[in-house]
Amino acid sequence: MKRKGLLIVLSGPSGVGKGTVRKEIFSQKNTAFEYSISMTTRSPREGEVDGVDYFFKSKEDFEELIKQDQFIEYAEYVGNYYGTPLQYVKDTLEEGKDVFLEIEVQGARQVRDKFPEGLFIFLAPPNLTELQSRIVGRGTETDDSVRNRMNEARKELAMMNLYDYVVVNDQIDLAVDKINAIVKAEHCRRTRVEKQYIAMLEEK
Ligand SMILES: Nc1ncnc2c1ncn2[C@@H]1O[C@H](COP(=O)(O)OP(=O)(O)OP(=O)(O)O)[C@@H](O)[C@H]1O
Ligand SMILES: Nc1nc2c(ncn2[C@@H]2O[C@H](COP(=O)(O)O)[C@@H](O)[C@H]2O)c(=O)[nH]1
Repeated sequence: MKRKGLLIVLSGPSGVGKGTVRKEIFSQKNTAFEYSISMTTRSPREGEVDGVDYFFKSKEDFEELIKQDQFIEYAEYVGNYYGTPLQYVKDTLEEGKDVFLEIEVQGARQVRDKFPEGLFIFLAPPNLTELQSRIVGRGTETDDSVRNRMNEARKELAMMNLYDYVVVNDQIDLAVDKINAIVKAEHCRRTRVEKQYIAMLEEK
């Protein structure tokens, strides 16, 4: 039987650096993960491309897709919908490829319920002051949006103990190395467990 791919979920508060870290991972030559592009009702930021950064949808279209059960998870986050397309993720895992999701915390909880065998990594900021200066420094949010995102962040940080691993994003390259090492170690661990199980069956 063909082995399924590993579902890797990177989550954490807005502005912690999930997108930056993910882009760095995907820029590496030897990366074997497939990135699942999310759908959102938020407007594109300058430079964002439909079908690359997100699939940008109207609220009506997104709600229709919810009705049709087309998401593994979706969440309303500071006034917009965000969701992960189900079919792409299922098909890609079935092909034996690892799928990488970069999503906020409510969504990650829903994925945990549906894919408990996934690998859940929480990206944490060194502290809240640094988190705020990263959101502000990115220059994409209004004062209101910064406040909302910081309020969400306080609640999200309280949920990090639900994850398999916590990686502090102090330095981008170190965070990337840690995530790559975690995935490698998880693959080895899962292979070892399978082998032990097969050996046990053969002994019987
Ligand atoms: N380790 C780091 N040190 C300093 N700045 C960083 C670090 N990681 C990311 N940043 C900066 O922080 C800002 C926010 O990063 P990014 O957009 O990747 O966050 P995010 O978690 O993907 O946010 P969102 O969830 O809102 O999409 C960016 O300006 C990025 O350059
Ligand atoms: N639950 C989901 N959250 C998602 C998804 N795609 C992105 N996100 C997260 O939303 C916030 C805001 O993103 P932004 O691009 O407006 O800054 C951030 O934490 C993203 O990681 C998704 O499919 N589902």
